[in-house]
Amino acid sequence: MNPIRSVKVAIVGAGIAGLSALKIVKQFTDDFVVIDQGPLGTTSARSGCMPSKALTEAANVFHNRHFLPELGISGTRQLQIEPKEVLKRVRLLRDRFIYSPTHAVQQLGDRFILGQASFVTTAPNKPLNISVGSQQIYAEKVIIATGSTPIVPIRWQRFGNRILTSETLFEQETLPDNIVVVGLGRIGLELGLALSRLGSQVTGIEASECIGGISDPEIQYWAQEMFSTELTMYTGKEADLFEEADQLVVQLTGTSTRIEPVEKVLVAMGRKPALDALNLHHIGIEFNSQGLPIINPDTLEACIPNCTNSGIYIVGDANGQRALSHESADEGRIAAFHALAQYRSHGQNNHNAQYQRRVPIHITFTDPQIAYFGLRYEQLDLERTAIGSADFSFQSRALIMGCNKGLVRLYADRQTRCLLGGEMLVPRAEHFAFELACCVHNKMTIDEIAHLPFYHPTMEEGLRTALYALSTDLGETKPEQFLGLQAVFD
Ligand SMILES: Cc1cc2nc3c(=O)[nH]c(=O)nc-3n(C[C@H](O)[C@H](O)[C@H](O)COP(=O)(O)OP(=O)(O)OC[C@H]3O[C@@H](n4cnc5c(N)ncnc54)[C@H](O)[C@@H]3O)c2cc1C
Ligand SMILES: NC(=O)c1ccc[n+]([C@@H]2O[C@H](COP(=O)([O-])OP(=O)(O)OC[C@H]3O[C@@H](n4cnc5c(N)ncnc54)[C@H](O)[C@@H]3O)[C@@H](O)[C@H]2O)c1
Repeated sequence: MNPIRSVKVAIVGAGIAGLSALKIVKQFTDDFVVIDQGPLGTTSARSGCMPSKALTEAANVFHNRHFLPELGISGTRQLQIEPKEVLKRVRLLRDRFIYSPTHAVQQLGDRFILGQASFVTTAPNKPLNISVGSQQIYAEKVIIATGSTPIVPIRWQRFGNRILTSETLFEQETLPDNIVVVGLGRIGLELGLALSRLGSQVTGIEASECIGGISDPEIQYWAQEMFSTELTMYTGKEADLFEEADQLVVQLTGTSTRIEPVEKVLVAMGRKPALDALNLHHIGIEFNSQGLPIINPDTLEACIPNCTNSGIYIVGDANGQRALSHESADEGRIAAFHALAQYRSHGQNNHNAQYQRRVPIHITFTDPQIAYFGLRYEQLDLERTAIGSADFSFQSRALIMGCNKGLVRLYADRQTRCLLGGEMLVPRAEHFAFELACCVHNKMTIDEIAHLPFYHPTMEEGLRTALYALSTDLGETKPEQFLGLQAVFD
């Protein structure tokens, strides 16, 4: 292998963002390299989206045994969970999901380089210089897609394998009898609730007053009420760890509350962009006060002082902005499109929908699920916004299915009556959030949405209840008539 190579594009990181960039780059040129330090297969498939959902699935199916006697199904007391088998299936599925992204990279031949990339100081207007082991790559454009890593306080690392993160949890042979989850954001809440349903005694500690990234105070209240029945929950408290007589102890800082002895701690305190190894200071990339690289939001090109076009694009979790799979994939596409501007034909303009941002959507796979789409509560101008809620405790289809709990809150502009967004904690939120995000994408008014065909009996009828509530908040005295539909059971 030639130790010095020059290419048009180097993609650093073969996760969702890097592979999605690769698809676009390949359309324009063969003159590229992909560099990844391994393991291959993407975080999403290896230790993120997919294994977490596989664990959650087993937990929720097992949990449903509590509902079966109500349906006249007996014998549920004999049902047992086998954590070893659950984890085996999680890993089996994981291996299946990592196959295709791994294969996509391996088939690149010598255009794939296995190793850790870092930048070498480059003179202005010269190709960017990246070193990987003994190789030097000179690239006109670089797409950085190195993902993120879990934040674990350094002083906790001495507790060894008693400290778990999402990177190590799925590698366990069995599940702990008791576990403390530090951080009840998306990862902590999804995994903490799953572990509780799989038989572990779970204590969750959250530094802020909010769990699951929910910003609507009513949904937040319901979430804490509901989930605290499944795990012992402390909010507004930070955790500290220490050892006493070989036992791990967790203390809530500023209080005398101790949890002991603790078998394992799942650290879910957030993730930070994996940029340290890249030596970005060698090329002068600017960082903001939160330590995140400053990038052009439209092109995702990194900013370097006194340099109009750095030629470096930072995408996916690596830029610390929208750490989600579909956003990472979009960012890979957008960056590659702009990086290769000089090779594009005139027909491919910047307005191609493929290279635009989508309506924001987020789903947390708890039970019930948490979701938000469009504008979130914390982003609203409350003076100009109407809010409509629907309580799913009495939603007819949800009652039949034994999952009648939760709340939907929808937000609409008072002047235009357009749906702006919403937050929810309801069964099937993964579907509702998508359906309603489509309405926001199409700039639909609540009247237009109410005229869509709501089938009976479906849970979507619960959304119609929230639309009625919205129109009441907008001052209509007979919302059913105004919206042209008559609810029968909801
Ligand atoms: C437990 C968990 C659950 C999640 N659930 C969801 C979910 O349900 N839905 C959702 O949308 N998102 C979810 N996410 C987030 C989602 O997984 C990430 O946003 C997404 O995987 C990020 O993709 P990426 O391409 O940016 O990074 P990655 O897939 O992490 O890819 C980065 C690649 O860069 C390589 N790399 C790093 N540094 C270097 C270097 N210096 N040199 C060479 N190579 C390097 C790594 O080896 C890796 O292959 C979850 C995340 C976690 C952790
Ligand atoms: N379903 C999904 O789409 C999904 C699921 C999991 C993760 N993700 C993605 O992964 C990213 C990372 O998830 P995450 O849950 O690690 O981050 P997060 O930012 O969602 O949550 C981290 C939580 O830890 C808390 N925390 C920080 N320090 C603490 C301390 N000392 N003691 C107690 N609590 C502390 C924070 O207040 C925060 O609520 C998310 O931003 C999300 O984009 C998505």
